[in-house]
Amino acid sequence: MTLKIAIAQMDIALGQPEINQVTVAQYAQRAAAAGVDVLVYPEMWQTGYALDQLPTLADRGGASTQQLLAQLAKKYHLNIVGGSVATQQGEQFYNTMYVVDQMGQLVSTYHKAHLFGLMAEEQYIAAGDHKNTFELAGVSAAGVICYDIRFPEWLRAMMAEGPQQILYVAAEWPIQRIDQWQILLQARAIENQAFVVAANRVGRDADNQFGGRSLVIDPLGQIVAQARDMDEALLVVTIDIADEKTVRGQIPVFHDRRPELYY
Ligand SMILES: O=C(O)CCC(=O)C(=O)O
Repeated sequence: MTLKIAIAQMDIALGQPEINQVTVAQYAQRAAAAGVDVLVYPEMWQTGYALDQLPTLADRGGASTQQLLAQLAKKYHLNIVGGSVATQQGEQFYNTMYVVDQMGQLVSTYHKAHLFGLMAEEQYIAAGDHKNTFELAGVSAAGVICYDIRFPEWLRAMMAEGPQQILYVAAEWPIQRIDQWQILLQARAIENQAFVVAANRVGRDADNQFGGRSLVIDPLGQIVAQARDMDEALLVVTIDIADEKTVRGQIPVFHDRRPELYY
């Protein structure tokens, strides 16, 4: 089974959701023109890391984000991994990923579990504590956000539930650690014997230059497609999900795990 995937390696206007909504819609239009099945957006695409403005900028209940993603999904017949946006749920703010299918149905909601102290994220945002596994375009998958990829045990807990065939990642990853980004993602692909589809933003805010280098990696850790560092891009690639079954058949790591030893 093949799947045509696109990553929106976009710039994000800090604290300006109206501008970013237009950008997101433009990427959806381009992905549709390319005949894409699944489109993936980066982390915090509505606002960037405008954390001190969350009381005015965060999407209450995530309603407007869900509505926009559903509209784009239906209009362009796209399954969408909606990166993440700042949401307000009751009194708390979260860094939230929504996934919608091409009918516009909400498939999954995930709040980032590991908050990034270097950007003071935990001072503004509450951590999620639920896994994020779902089926999209007929393929079992998991989704995580940025710093989460440094916690292989968290990803493994999700990937072992299926095991899942694709790991989607949404990020705002700075350029100075962009080689770590790539190595971590290749390791997550190899150890979970899954495709990794990872969207990173470009552009800058007051503190960071973001690196791009969005990646699609196969279950052997080989790079199938890579966007350039620092430049905006729509990265489009077709993957063959059958590849992943072949890899799992050769080295049965999910079968050979000894979870009773680990904790
Ligand atoms: O782990 C890193 O180096 C970057 C993480 C990050 O920027 C984030 O979680 O927003």
